[in-house]
Amino acid sequence: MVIGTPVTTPLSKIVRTPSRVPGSRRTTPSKIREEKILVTIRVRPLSPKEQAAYDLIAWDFPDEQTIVSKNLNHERHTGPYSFDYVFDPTCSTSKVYEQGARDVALSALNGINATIFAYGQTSSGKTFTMRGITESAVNDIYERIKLTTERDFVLKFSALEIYNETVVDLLNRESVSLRLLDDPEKGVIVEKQVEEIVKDEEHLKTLIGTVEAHRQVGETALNDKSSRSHQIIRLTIESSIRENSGCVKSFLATLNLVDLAGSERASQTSADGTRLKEGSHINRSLLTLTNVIRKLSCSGGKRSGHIPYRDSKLTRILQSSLGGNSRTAIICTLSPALSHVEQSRNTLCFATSAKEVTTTAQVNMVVAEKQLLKHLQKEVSRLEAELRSPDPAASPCLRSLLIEKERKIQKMEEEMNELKRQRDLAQSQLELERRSKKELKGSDHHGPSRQVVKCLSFTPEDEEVSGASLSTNLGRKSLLERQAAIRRSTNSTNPSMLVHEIRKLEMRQRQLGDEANHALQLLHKEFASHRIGSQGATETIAKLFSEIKELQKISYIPEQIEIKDKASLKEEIARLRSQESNIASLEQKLENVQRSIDELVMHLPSCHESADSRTAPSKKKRVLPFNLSNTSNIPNIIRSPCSPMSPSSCNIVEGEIENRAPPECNNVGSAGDSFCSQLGTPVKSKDSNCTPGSRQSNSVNMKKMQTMFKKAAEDNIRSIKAYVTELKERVAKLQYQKQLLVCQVLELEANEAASDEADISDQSPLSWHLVFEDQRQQIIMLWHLCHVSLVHRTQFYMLFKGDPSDQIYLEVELRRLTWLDEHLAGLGNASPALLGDDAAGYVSSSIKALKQEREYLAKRVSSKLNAEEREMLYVKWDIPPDGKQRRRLQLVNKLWSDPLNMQNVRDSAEVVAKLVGFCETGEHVSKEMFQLNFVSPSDKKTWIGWNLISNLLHL
Ligand SMILES: Nc1ncnc2c1ncn2[C@@H]1O[C@H](COP(=O)(O)OP(=O)(O)OP(=O)(O)O)[C@@H](O)[C@H]1O
Repeated sequence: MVIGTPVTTPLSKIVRTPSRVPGSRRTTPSKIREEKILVTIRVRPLSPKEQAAYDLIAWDFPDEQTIVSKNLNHERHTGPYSFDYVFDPTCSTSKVYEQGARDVALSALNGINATIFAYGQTSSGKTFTMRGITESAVNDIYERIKLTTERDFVLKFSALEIYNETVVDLLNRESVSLRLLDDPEKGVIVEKQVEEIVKDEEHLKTLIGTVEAHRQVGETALNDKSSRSHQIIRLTIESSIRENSGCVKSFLATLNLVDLAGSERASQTSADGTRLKEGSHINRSLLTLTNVIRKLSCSGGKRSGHIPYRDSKLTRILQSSLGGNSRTAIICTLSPALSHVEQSRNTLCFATSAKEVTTTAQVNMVVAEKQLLKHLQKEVSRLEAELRSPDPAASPCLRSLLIEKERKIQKMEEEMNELKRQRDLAQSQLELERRSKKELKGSDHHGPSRQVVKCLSFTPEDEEVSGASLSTNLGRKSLLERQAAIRRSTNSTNPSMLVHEIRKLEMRQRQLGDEANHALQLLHKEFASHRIGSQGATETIAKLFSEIKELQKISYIPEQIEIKDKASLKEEIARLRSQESNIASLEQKLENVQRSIDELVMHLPSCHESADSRTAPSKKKRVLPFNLSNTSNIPNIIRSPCSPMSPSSCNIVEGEIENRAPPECNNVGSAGDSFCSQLGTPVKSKDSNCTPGSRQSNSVNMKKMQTMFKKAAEDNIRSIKAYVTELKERVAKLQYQKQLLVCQVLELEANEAASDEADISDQSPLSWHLVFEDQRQQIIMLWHLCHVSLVHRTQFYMLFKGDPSDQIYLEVELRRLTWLDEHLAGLGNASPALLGDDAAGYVSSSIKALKQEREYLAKRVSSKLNAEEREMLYVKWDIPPDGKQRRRLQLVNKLWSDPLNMQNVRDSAEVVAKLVGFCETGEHVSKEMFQLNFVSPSDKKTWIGWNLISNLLHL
């Protein structure tokens, strides 16, 4: 029964990547395939010692998959055991390799991790077998590498041994004990293990020889050269498609070749001291391995329950090989001797468990970032060079395509001429025929010879030839032959047949003409499909460039703006505003261009190459073809006059813009120019330098053209976008400058007003006084309308009495009150967002605050004024004696109640000043407080209205 069937699925279907290597990134695994461990049994011949001891062979091999114990000495019968293969003592190691290891070993070349190990009691032939397997695998691998010319391979070699539960680097004997680390990505890794890049097959064999020599070997009773450690040779194989292919994916896998130390019985090995200690370590780790295998086999491939990988270093290191991402082959070696039958039974039990263990092999496909980057850089520079180069040979595909088409057209024209000539000839022959017929005067006419008829008839094959393609060589040949035949048969022809044939010839001529026209149309179409799309975009971009140029002119602004006068400043501001709209329209135009480019791109047939180059270069920081910080470089947005956008670009370059491209590019009629025109129209250029060898298939040419068009368009769009971004930044700066200018204008206005007024006051105190009276009158009225605090009114009124230095205070107060009055008037319609909740309630709160202030002042009437003073005031203010409180309130309510009555104003200020305790000299108040702060912080309650005003004024 065959159980551990090797994976035979094509690698492309297996899929990928569990482990990760530095400098590479993984692709997503799409499929994981499970397979059982390949388990084979190898029985060595009886050793000389065993033979000498007349030991017997205890096993039979009924077939290639079965082993069964012989019923010798009536011992317990064992078996039969079935495995993938059972190799009897006569089998060579190469057969063991072919059947039991080859497939697994070579998996590593295709990105699948592989492990081959030998398990068995001491002296059973593990090392003997593994040496042979390793040698065969190395030969096979290199043979395969030689045959796989399309891929590049990199092999790395490392080796370790686990001796007395210590991990030792066999490539670096100085390392004492290496630590095992758990890596979330890579699984268990050996810290600081040396890995050497293999130069060639010989180097690899040398390395293997070196580690064999370094391995711990000792003599035991059963084996002169008994391996005292588990040895793991690891070959890491990375392969990628050769550089030029553009493929950046690599296979990455490891091949582990494991030669375990053998289980041994101290009684049999007669071990003591060091050997005994070694033996116990070996046995313990092998026991763990057995447990792991048993548990894995019991779980039926499902990794449920605890698997004691961590119980030994061997099982930790082999973890992925025993139940993870690996194809695994175990060769269990047996001594055939009857004396070792129990040990052999144990080995067969182990093998039986092992064949139930399932691993999950995957193809490890990695994308090497370095390789990817290198490839992309190469591709980018190639495309850039292709776009920039003025050398006609830089675009061989396009030119060869054009030349080929031209040649075909020429050929068809020649054929048409030839046909015309033939027709004329046939007509003249017909004429001759008629004349000779007349001469015969009605004598018997002879029909055309069969030969002529045959020659003038179009066979179906001819029709096929003529209609099948643009190449009409064969059709033309047959016509020439017919023409010759006509000439040969001039003596006896049937005129009606000739006429018929001439008609046919004419029809064919027309057909060829149509074909020629069709070919021309196709050619035009082919280019037009690109030209129209790209030209449209190009023209749009060119238009955009000229607009940018215009904008550049108008958006010029000096670093320092010179302020000459108010008018020039205002002009400056207006100009800045107009630039804003220019920028907005430029952005809009850019969007349009982007759309048309996108449309162009959409209409191009898909092309992997272009798709790759489209996505990939995004990683690469592209150097813009102009310096954003320097507006003088704007014209260099256009990359090259020879780019595929060039019909328009060339014009711009020629007409307006000095290009940074090499000077020969700008030469009218140069190769680059010719290239431009070839792209624009399918002209019959005679000066093409294209070599015949540079011709490629049309589809490739078209792809290249598409890639070039698209790339050039994208580059230009990118450049424009970057430039517009820069313009936006500049506009933002200009906005800032504009704000500054506005401030300066205001300041200028204020200064002008101040100087005017100063002039007035200087020159005419009377005029200032009139202005003062007028402003004060306005202020008083506004206080009244805005329900401003009485104390504030009083303070202000008493402080500013018409001194020229009061002018600014009056100005500010008037502006604030005017603003407030205007906003309060429109309060009902004002949006809450503008005024806020506080502002919305301002009127009512101001009225309320004013009422509270009057109550406060009323209270102070008793405390601040004596009875006599109060009585005088009541009389003066016409307050009837109705009661104390009412009279006080009545008095206070009359204060500041009539803004038009200056007497009332004066008297009110006098009374409030008395009540709050300040005098006209401004004892408790300074003028400065009226400049910005109307509120005394210590008296917030009283000044609540002005707090609100202040807040409103700051909105
Ligand atoms: N198939 C075989 N044909 C001929 N000789 C063999 C074969 N297998 C093993 N031998 C011989 O048997 C002896 C023991 O083999 P080997 O050292 O490979 O055993 P081992 O299992 O590695 O032992 P240990 O576990 O002690 O290292 C060696 O002398 C080897 O040459």
